[in-house]
Amino acid sequence: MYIVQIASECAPVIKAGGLGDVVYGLSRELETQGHCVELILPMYDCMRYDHVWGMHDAYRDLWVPWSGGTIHCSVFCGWVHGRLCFFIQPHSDDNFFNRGYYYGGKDDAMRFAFFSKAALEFILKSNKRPNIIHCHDWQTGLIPPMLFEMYKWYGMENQRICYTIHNFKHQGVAGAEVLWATGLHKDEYYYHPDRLRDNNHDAINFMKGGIVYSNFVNTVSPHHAWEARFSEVGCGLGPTLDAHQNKFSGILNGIADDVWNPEIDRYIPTQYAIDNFEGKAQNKKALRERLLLRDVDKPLIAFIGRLDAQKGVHLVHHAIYHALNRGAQFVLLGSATEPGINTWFWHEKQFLNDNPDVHLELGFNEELSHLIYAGADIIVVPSNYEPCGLTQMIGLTYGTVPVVRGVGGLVNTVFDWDYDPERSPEERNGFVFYQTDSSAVESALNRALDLYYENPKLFRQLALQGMKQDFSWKNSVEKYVEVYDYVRHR
Ligand SMILES: Nc1ncnc2c1ncn2[C@@H]1O[C@H](COP(=O)(O)OP(=O)(O)O[C@H]2O[C@H](CO)[C@@H](O)[C@H](O)[C@H]2O)[C@@H](O)[C@H]1O
Repeated sequence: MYIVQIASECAPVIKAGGLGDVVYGLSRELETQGHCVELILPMYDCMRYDHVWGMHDAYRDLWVPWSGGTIHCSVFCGWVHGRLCFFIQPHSDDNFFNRGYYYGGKDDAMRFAFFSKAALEFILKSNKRPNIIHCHDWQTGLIPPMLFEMYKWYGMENQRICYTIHNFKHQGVAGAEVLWATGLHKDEYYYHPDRLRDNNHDAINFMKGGIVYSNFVNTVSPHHAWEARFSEVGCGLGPTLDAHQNKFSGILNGIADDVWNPEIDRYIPTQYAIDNFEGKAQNKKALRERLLLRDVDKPLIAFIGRLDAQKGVHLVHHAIYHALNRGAQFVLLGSATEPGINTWFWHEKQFLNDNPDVHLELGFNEELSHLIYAGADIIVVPSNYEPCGLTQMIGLTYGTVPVVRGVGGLVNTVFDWDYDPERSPEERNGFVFYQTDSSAVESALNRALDLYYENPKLFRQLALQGMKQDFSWKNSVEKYVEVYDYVRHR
């Protein structure tokens, strides 16, 4: 099959979080299974150009209809660790992608509506006719409406769309001016509640458009698919998912085994595997050296992730102090976009600065994240909601025991050592808590730390059980291929 992925991220060249990992890992495995995959991405000034090989002009004069005129774009092409990527670079005073950031502009809705339009225009003009266009998250939510209301009539009647939702929190809510800019001109038609009208506001909703118009929609774990329909984590889109339930499902993410693999990871000083697990201790030592933590016989707990409400920041904060109280060390790697949370964690960092058992690294650092996964004993993921969650899966792959809140994809991947009702003891891999108060995370951390202190052999066995589990993309890609096959023939 010929598949074009359109997204706002692809790791490692453009990565703000898990979306980038998934777009890369999914594309790679699809290719491994024999499919032809191309990616279309924005050309940001701040992307990691050092991860693109062979960048060259692919389409010099792409004129994209926009706001009643046209915007001139160049399209560049290069390989990102083997994946063929097309980067769209607009030349206009709007300066859509030359701002030193991926997200966070007041005009993000316009920026990504433009990207979506330009991606379709590029497919049309360069005569690409993929079987499947796979779009991701709100940034590309207008592609399905534009394909089926406009581009279908220009010669793209055979293309089918799969739309994957990685996070319901950000939906792309905007006013009619975006419709007008893209050429979706009939306001009253698109503002209809059965089409793009937001379920709560007098506005259009990109993600709703993606759901309504795509041939198939999924989110990134089976449990979150249920939550999104039946609980508040659907952020208002539950009724829309209900109306389209016949084409909606949850497909669990994988992790790319050429990137997240302690046997070949070039960012860690000592590679290791199940049969030479001792190597992990060398990485713990290296991590301590790098972050100036004291080298003593203590468990090391880590958190890696965006510092925002989704990730349960108050519980992360509590976990730091609880770890210290219990004689453990703590390493945090995270960045906050919200100013209040950012200031809060900078204060904490200063406050804890001289403590030799804790390090807060505030910022984005891909290389360091690998060393933390390899060096830590425990990874804590106390999310408020979590569509899938990659950090627990990466942790498991690196023999780092997850302590997680039982929500979303965490339910599908972490099985409690003491209480899992369905799995045999050999299949269990971590610790799960459910409530959002601090005593809940404390008690799960206590169970993990007690096992570490009182029965190190069993703790090691638990870590090895996690490493044995297969989180590669192979199984999930088979499910995506089933979806692609299904929609192709409709
Ligand atoms: N400061 C930092 N420095 C270096 N690396 C950092 C970092 N902060 C995070 N990362 C990395 O970014 C990725 C984050 O993965 P998550 O599953 O937490 O994704 P996120 O919540 O962004 O995305 C959404 O999409 C993904 C993919 O579908 C879902 O798993 C998830 O539930 C959903 O919220 C991991 O690879 C992690 O190592």
